Amino acid sequence: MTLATFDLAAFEAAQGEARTKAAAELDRICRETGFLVLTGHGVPQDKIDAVWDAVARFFAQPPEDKARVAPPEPGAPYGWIGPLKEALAASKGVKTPPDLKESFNGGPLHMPEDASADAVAFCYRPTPYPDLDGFRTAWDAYYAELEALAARIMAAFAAALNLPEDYFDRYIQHPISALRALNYPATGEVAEADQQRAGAHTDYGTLTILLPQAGSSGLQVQRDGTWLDVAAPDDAFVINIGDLMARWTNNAWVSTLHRVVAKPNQPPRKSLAYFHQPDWEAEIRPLDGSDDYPPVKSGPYLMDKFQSTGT
Ligand SMILES: O=C(O)CCC(=O)C(=O)O
Ligand SMILES: [Fe+2]
Repeated sequence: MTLATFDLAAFEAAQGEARTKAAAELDRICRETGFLVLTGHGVPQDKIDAVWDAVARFFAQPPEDKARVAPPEPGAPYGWIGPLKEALAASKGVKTPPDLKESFNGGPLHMPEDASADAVAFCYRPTPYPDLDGFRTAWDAYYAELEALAARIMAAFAAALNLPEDYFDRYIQHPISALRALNYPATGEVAEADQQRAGAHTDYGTLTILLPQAGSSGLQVQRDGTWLDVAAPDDAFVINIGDLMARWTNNAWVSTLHRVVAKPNQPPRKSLAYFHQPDWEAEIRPLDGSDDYPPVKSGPYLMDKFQSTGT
């Protein structure tokens, strides 16, 4: 399927009626598919190139070198999570063989001084950076760019929801977003039934900024029970709504089921996924004032979801 495109820079430059129209179009996309292609993002190409180079060098290492930056204990969120260690479908209560991917994960670049003990014990754990030339610089630079981009998207989301454009600011002073580099090794002759590169899931947070490797395939979204291929766009990100945003909008916006499908004899594939998540303490309750969902605290909500997928 071809995803709708939203030009963020054009929206930000638009005034009056044109701005209202662009916001309404964004609202329509978020209601219908919850997935879009984002252009006009402004993330410099040299920072994107540098992080791709860094993660390619990381994944090319032998497993024993990658294991030096494995999470210090099961359930800790950051570092190298090797192949067959996670089954994303488990977050939906579906039991499948583990996902074929490996990942490297990093957390927030700064910790607020008043971070609570439970936040420190989960999302503010230090990222165990690999000891590779320039890795940390490239990783952190990309993370910082995407944190700023996510705040711009949240302002556009506020406009789309007919809220003041700074509405979400108070919830994202210290977002606890995670950046995940994914590597899907080449697949073999036969695929095990129900085993995917990344099993069917929805994302947990507000929005995900995904950068699939150029020219790669395999990302699929489910529409009316059918899996549809999403191509990797050129010079653009794929954005999708997560569960917390769906909950915030009382399901007016959709957090769409997606996966990375495994088929026999696929070449390797990489992607970068930035999972945007409001401040640990942020309380999310439906914007329409209904009590259809009880309030949830962003941090513990994320932690529960994350810890449901370990194998
Ligand atoms: O690698 C991809 O293209 C998507 C990965 C994904 O959906 C996820 O990690 O949440
Ligand atoms: Fe996802």
